[in-house]
Amino acid sequence: MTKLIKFGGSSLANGEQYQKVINIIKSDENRQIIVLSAPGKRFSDDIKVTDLLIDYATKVINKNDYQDILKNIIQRYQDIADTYDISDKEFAPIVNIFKQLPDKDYLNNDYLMAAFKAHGERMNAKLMAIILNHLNISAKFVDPKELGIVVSDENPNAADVLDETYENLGHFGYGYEKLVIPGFFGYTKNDDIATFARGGSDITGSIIANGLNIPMYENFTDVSSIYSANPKIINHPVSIKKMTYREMRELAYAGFSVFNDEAIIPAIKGNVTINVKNTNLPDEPGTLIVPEGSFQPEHPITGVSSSNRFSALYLHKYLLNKEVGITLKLLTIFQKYNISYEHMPSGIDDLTIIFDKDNLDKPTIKKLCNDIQETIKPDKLSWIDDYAIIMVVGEGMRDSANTISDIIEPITNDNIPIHMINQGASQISIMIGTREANANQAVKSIYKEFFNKEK
Ligand SMILES: Nc1ncnc2c1ncn2[C@@H]1O[C@H](COP(=O)(O)OP(=O)(O)O)[C@@H](O)[C@H]1O
Ligand SMILES: N[C@@H](CC(=O)OP(=O)(O)O)C(=O)O
Repeated sequence: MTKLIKFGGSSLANGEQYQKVINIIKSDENRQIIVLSAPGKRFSDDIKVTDLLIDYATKVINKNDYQDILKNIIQRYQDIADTYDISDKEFAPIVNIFKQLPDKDYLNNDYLMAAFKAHGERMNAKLMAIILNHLNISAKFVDPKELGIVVSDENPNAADVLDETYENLGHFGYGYEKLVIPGFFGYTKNDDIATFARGGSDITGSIIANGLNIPMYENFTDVSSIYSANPKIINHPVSIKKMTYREMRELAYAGFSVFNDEAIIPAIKGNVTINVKNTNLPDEPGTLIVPEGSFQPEHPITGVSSSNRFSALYLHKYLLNKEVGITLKLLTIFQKYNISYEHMPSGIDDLTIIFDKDNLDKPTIKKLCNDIQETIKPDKLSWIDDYAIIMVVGEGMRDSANTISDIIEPITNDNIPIHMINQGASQISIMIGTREANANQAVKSIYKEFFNKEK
């Protein structure tokens, strides 16, 4: 049974990590389809190649000197190539492609940025194919163009996959050699490179597993499993052995960065089992992400996550509930600025609109607030810049009447102000709004209540 394996940046950060990846590839002949990220951090203060490329692109856009950053980027790949005694002749195309990036034509600076970023994965996959062949493992670099990964063109740095991709993949034929594919990007209908949002190599893995009908997607990272809480917040959290797609999606949405939340959707549609595994300890079983109803949950909640990437607009107006068309007016304003909102909990005279901070800048926030003030004329309007969302998620939650009180009580006992509670929209999660400064403590309090560990 053919498997698709994806390695994240931490698994490909240097020659030593590359060797672990190669050992994993060699250890199971079914591991034929290989999707790679760009080299990530070698140590905690290091800079990911994707971020170096963003710096390179920014310098090109601003017409600043980019020679140092370019040297730095090439050196990351050179260090890996040197571990395997790759000749200068074989390595030269990688150097040239990086050097020539500023000379290409781009539709605009957003497309330039996307193309520069994508070359982190593109050159990494090229280098891996060279190294595998050097080690007598027959391998071929395959560009997303060849596979027919077609993406939307509205936002070239946060593109969406188009349906025709799956048809194209259905026609893609391959033999016995390993295919080494760069993650994170595709091509628009106009043949321009566009990337997924950050962390999007996971999405490429899911799309290809779905399109090539591969039932097992092994996602290799730097932790031995998905834990019930972020290990940076809780020491030695409980490992999740099995979880459902929708649990993963909700937890990934709010902070479980180990697997991209958008990457779940192609896997669901293709009924692909995802196995998150550790490149450093590949024999450990890791976490399986599977369809609903296929197993009994171990705990009443599966995980608790938190994310600080939100902002909120609070507005108060008497008789808001009676005002016909108010939501339409708000949505029209959002559309004017090309903004989507994440959540909109409301009361009789109050409304909070929660946004993803990454999609907003200061001038847009100002214009948005002015327009809302003028159009809606609220009695009070305020902007909360440091909004955090806590997600408590578990298929087991539906069966227990006490879960909501068990979640809220420890937070209130710790005097953490709660700005919003949303239960019911999803039967398997409770969403809690709080301020950024209180988010980690809220996670600790809830985790302690359910998993009886440290606070
Ligand atoms: N609940 C969680 N379980 C495991 N890891 C988590 C969790 N929440 C956040 N993480 C973080 O996700 C990291 C791995 O994801 P990522 O940075 O995308 O890795 P990669 O370099 O493999 O793409 C871990 O090192 C860990 O710090
Ligand atoms: N390299 C890209 C895409 C990606 O998915 O990376 P990683 O697998 O290292 O999270 C990024 O940093 O966003």
